[in-house]
Amino acid sequence: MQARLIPAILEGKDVLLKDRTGSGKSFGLVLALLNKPRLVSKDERRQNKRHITSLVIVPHRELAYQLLHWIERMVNVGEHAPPLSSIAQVLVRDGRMHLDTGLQTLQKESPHVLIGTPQAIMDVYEAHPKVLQLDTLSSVVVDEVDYLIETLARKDPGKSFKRAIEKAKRKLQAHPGTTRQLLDVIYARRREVNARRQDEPGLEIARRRNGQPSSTPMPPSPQLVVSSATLRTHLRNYLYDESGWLDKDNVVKISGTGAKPAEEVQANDGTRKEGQNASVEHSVLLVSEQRVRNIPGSATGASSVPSLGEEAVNGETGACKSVNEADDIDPGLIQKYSTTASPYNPSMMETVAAAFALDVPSIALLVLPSSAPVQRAVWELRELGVDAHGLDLESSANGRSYLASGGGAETSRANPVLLVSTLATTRGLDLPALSHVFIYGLPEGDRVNGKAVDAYVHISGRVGRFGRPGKVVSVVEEKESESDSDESASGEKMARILRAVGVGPVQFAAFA
Ligand SMILES: Nc1ncnc2c1ncn2[C@@H]1O[C@H](COP(=O)(O)OP(=O)(O)OP(=O)(O)O)[C@@H](O)[C@H]1O
Repeated sequence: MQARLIPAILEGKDVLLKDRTGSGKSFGLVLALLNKPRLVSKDERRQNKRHITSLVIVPHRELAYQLLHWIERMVNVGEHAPPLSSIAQVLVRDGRMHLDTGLQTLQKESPHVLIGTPQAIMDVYEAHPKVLQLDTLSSVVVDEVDYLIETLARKDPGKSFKRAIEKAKRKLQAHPGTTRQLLDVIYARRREVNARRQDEPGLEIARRRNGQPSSTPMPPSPQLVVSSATLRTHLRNYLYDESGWLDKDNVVKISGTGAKPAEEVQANDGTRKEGQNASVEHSVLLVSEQRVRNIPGSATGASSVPSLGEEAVNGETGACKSVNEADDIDPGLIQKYSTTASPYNPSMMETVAAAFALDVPSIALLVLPSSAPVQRAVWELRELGVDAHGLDLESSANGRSYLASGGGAETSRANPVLLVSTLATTRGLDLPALSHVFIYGLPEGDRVNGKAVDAYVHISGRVGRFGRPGKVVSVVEEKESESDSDESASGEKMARILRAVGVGPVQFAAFA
């Protein structure tokens, strides 16, 4: 995939990229962008002024910092490394680093690659439109595009759904989302030309078929590259036919080569689904007040934890602070947590803590629902004896080491670490030392639909990256009134999600 992606980007093509989680899409994008020429006019060279070449839009700050750290490591390989800020910068908005810091650095120096979250980029654009140099950009990349641009499935809706779909459409029109708004600004001229060309659809199709140039030429504008492991047809159709952002004469669609890992997962129904990593085990634990059990129909798994290799994470063991030394929860919050009701189901939290203690050799990730309070979960898990930390790749002392750890993880760490994130901050993350991902609850709330399946694909895709092994353990609530055949039972919903992804559940041995 990278062998096709990198040349396409260097040739200035628009690209629609889809391949499995962990196949190297983001890494390939970064490699290609770093290798793009940095254009400067003669006048600007005299003033030693350079342009921003590429703008990369990502869904959350952790992914922005991950890409920055990758670039930092690559740039530092040379003996005379240029300052990182001249190569890459990050624009994100959060409590810790106010946007102003990023803005000031950007005003001082233009990076080759600017990586940011949509809202931070929009804020800068609104306050200082010139700083982003949108007129001279050479590339715009939208990573995890289906998370950033919402589109509605265009399937023929049954009557009962019709009103709901109309309502969703109106909502989307009223709130198109920041990424759409940004792309509408960047590609305003392309949109005009595409709209004019669309006035003569028959002629346009014939022209393209014959490879003839259009009488309404495309204005110079940056190439657009969009990428995700889950690029559904309705989004592709939207991008291609409705958005007006693409230069249709110059688009390449790249999807995985179909090259599969050594083995493949055989789903319960005997079908083999392409692209599933066989060395990843998927388990579902049903938790009620009385018991914890594996989802019915789970196959017997390998008895031991998949070994990730012999290499140590940066040669460190037990590098994280111990539970008692934990210093990153505000005492005021601890006071509040100990006196208010928890939003979490205690049996589910205990199950996560027990499964973690029994099976995780070094580092695992717990993914909570999008708006769940992370710090509260960290505190509750620490109360259960787990060395839990909110995922923070930039400010926390250990954050970077999780990114930097090489392809293998240690066999065991004296004090295993559980990183806690939410669905909103998990996409695209690449922490090579992870052996387990725990998912708290159904991936997208109570509904099983395309969005829930895609969410599962992305969460579970934090392990099994680049062919490595791993375990994905979903912990869901089982109500007393539910039976195994109950369609609305959480277990049955998880089973449907696994079937849609094309994997069969495997027993989590500790609860078998
Ligand atoms: N050419 C390569 N050679 C060796 N390792 C690579 C190569 N490309 C990517 N990797 C490694 O593979 C892992 C996954 O890469 P990356 O995060 O780019 O995948 P992705 O396809 O973007 O995943 P996701 O869909 O989850 O965002 C990373 O650890 C990366 O360093």
